[in-house]
Amino acid sequence: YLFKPQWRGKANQPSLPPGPKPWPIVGNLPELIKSKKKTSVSHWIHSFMKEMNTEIACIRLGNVHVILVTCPEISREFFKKQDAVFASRPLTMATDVISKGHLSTVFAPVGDQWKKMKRVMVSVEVTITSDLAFDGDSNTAFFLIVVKVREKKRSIHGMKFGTRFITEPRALRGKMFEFFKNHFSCRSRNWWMIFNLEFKRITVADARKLEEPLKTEEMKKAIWSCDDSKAPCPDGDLGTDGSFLARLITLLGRLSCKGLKESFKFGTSEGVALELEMRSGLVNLRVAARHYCGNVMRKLMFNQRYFGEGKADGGPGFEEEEYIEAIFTSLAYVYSFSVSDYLPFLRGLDLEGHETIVGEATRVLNKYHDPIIEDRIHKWRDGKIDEPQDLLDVLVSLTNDNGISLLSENEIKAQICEIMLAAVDNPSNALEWALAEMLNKPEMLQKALDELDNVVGRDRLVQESDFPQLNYVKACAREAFRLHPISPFIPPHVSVADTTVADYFIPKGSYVVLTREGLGQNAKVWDDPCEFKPERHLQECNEGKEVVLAEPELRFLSFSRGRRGCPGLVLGSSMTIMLFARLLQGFDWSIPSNQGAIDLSQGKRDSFLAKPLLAIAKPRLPPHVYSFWR
Ligand code: HEM
Repeated sequence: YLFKPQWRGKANQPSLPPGPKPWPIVGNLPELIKSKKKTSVSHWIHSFMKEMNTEIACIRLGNVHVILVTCPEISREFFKKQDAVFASRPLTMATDVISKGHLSTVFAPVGDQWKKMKRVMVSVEVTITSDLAFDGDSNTAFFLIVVKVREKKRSIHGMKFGTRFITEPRALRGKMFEFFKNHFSCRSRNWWMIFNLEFKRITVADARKLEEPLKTEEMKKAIWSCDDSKAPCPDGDLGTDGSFLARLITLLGRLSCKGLKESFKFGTSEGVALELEMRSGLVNLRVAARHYCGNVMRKLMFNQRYFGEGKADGGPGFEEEEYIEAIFTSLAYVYSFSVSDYLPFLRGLDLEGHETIVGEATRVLNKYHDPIIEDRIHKWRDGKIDEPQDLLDVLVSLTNDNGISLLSENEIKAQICEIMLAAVDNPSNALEWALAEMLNKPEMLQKALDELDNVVGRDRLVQESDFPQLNYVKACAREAFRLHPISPFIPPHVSVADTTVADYFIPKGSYVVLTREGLGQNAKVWDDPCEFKPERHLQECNEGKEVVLAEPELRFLSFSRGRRGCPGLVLGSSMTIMLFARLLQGFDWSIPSNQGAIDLSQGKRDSFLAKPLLAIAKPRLPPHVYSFWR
């Protein structure tokens, strides 16, 4: 049974897509193993597809047909026209370990569990936005984070949201409530939650320096633009527009002195690393970007930016380093063509060592997450917390119609682990590659800086409301996603029925893998596909559209689309753009003097720059702008 191919071919049936001839029983596993030893699976796949001059191919691994696609039209046939057929995921050793038996969203096969978790993901938050509130009596200002929580449908698994206002000090709660009532009109189906994540009392004078023309009208626009008209998630269609944890990054960046300082602290517990780096001038952008993303996600999830105390020199401490390393190790092995996933009887023998590596990385992540999660669940049960302070609280406090917790402890743990894995890699990798490319092309760097100076000026920091006008900066980030995707493939989709695509037969149970490299560098779609040319994305903007990082036409792969599309589109975009724009705006970047140019070689076994990007940073804004960072 194990060796029996699922498809044997019938008369008059279209053929399978072309591909290397499979061996009996093991299929193309020998070639796969050889490619892993020599270069990489991605290199082997793209080489034979090039040799065969095909944009769709089929390899057989054990009894599984793996369909590989490098063509946008064919990709759309899979993920748009026949999206429902290809909405499942494979069950692998790594996904099983990481997601505690496929309890979370990305890793769950199609079915009730996936629907439940995806709905939580797209329903929990729609908009996070912010404003200043002034208290005339005490002449103080408060930065507020407002999280708009919306129930997409009253009946979605019985989730209930309430309105909670939290301010500091509590005596001002009523005042804040008035403030919001005056500023925002709420419709009956919307509720507001104000998190106290970033409440900070500062002087009005300082507040005004940070204030931007984001008041009333523009603010309302930003809020309502995410409203019902765009809401996805009618039955059966869990689209991508729903923006899971929207608009986070600006808030963490712009709302408070602490927020600014910590967001840009380059991985320190005390916020001194930036100063150190500025003094020495040399910044390891890989470390900075990865830790920045990690900090943002920890703050959002656990209301704490760091694990551990940090190093004496201000750098990220052992705990933060261990944590980020565990994230990247898990990601490297999660869908890594492990042989035992195709010959399941080998599972347990751990011939490739993957089980040990993934098990250890997951143990590290759980070591940091679990005590916080367990403690929080107890506090909710004991009534010690009754108002959500962060996303963990939101997940813990969701209830069904009977008032019983919607998510089990294991579901919460698995989902949190997954969110942390999903959010750190893409933005940090895009930043590193984009800046590396631009350092070698100073005219591009200058163009981005000119745009930032024109749109934002030098007297304040970039804010999220500037994003619509920063088309060149966004085009650079978008180009990094096209040319330098974090991984060669997207997570496999599994077909739930026999079907035909592009005139080829695709048997039930096939794994469909769109290749990010193949799509992004398809010469039929892109001129000079291997060149970093942000201008290519400005055409749409000349037609009056804004440059965005999403690519629903699948001409390259950023957030994918359809039922399995990324629910973190808005948050992921905001994190990427804000990190990139503020690093560009805040510093003059240059290549270290001992290097003629940045070495743009890609790692042999992964898609990162072969060597972490080191560059010299010099502050380029007036000192008072940076004073908020300290
Ligand atoms: C720049 C940042 C990001 C990029 C480029 C990105 C990209 C992707 C891609 C390519 C997929 C797979 C889509 C498919 O299988 O067709 C995906 C899925 C997913 N992403 Fe993201 N992502 C980003 C950020 C985030 C963030 C911040 C979160 C959560 C907070 C998130 C949560 C998820 C989840 C839960 C899925 C699984 C959806 C499903 O299987 O139903 N992502 N993402």
